[in-house]
Amino acid sequence: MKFFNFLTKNSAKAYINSREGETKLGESITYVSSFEDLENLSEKYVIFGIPEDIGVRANLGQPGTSKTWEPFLEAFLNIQHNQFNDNNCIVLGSLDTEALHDKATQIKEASQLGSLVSEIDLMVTHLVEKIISLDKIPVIIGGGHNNSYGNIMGTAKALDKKIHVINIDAHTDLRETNYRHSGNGFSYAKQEEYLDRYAIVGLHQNYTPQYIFDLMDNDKSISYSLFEEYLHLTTIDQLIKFKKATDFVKNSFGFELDCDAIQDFDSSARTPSGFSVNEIRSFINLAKKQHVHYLHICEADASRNPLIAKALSYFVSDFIRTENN
Ligand SMILES: N=CN[C@@H](CCC(=O)O)C(=O)O
Repeated sequence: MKFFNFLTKNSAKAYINSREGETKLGESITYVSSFEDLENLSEKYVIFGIPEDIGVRANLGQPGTSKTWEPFLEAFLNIQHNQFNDNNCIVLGSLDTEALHDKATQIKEASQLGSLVSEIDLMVTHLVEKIISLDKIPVIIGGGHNNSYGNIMGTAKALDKKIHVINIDAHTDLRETNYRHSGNGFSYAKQEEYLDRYAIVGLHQNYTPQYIFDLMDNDKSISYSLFEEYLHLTTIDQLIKFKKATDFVKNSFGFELDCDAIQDFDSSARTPSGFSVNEIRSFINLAKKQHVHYLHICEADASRNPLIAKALSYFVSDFIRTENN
């Protein structure tokens, strides 16, 4: 496949600050230079980036999600390799979206970006299908939430069945299927019958149109909890509520985390009211005890504030950490 930029041991060095007597995760993990190389490796998690914001722009959102992969690498590869962080992941690299971004700059009308988003969908689907077929778990750093569609389609194809998904998000992304963008990934996945049960956690009352509430209230395969219901709960009670969502998706699901759900977090639809970084970490630690097909963290813009990439790095390291570490 020519659409991918592999991260090699050599290119990773640019992101790592070496210290004598210490080993950073980026210095100890395995790198590959082809998809075939993945086949012989025992690492469970395969991390890759989707540096694009075409889907967000097509949805009239704030661009910047294309600039998250490299800051993420800087944060993640510098984690200490120690008794808590072992070598159970491969950092694969990122989709090559440069040509698509070049094309996108020529387009003025948001709706005309849909065909480019569909091209990204195919790339994401192919990659996720490949990784899951190798019995590994993709960890995907977005990018816009349009990529939920490729994740779900790729997983469903690999498993040869429609899948359940849990989504921590301020929005449902169940907008109309008029053209592809970041606000309708789940609508397309439902329409194409790749998505079975869908649980949204922490939906914001203020940013969901009535037609979507009506749609959800009439569909038994969709459940949602409002962020407003979590506002005054203790962490334990929040986790109990979150567990009800994982039960709804039969404790076997694709796991979507839209950073629009996190308070004061640079993202395409930044919010002053939302979950804290530590609450998200608790949700991840509960979710990982279930059967998770993939983790997708999206909509963050890590280009301006180093804390954003560091938060993403906490999320990923929590998710991939071996249980008894
Ligand atoms: N993935 C994000 N989707 C949101 C974006 C909201 C916004 O940009 O304000 C949505 O379509 O509702």
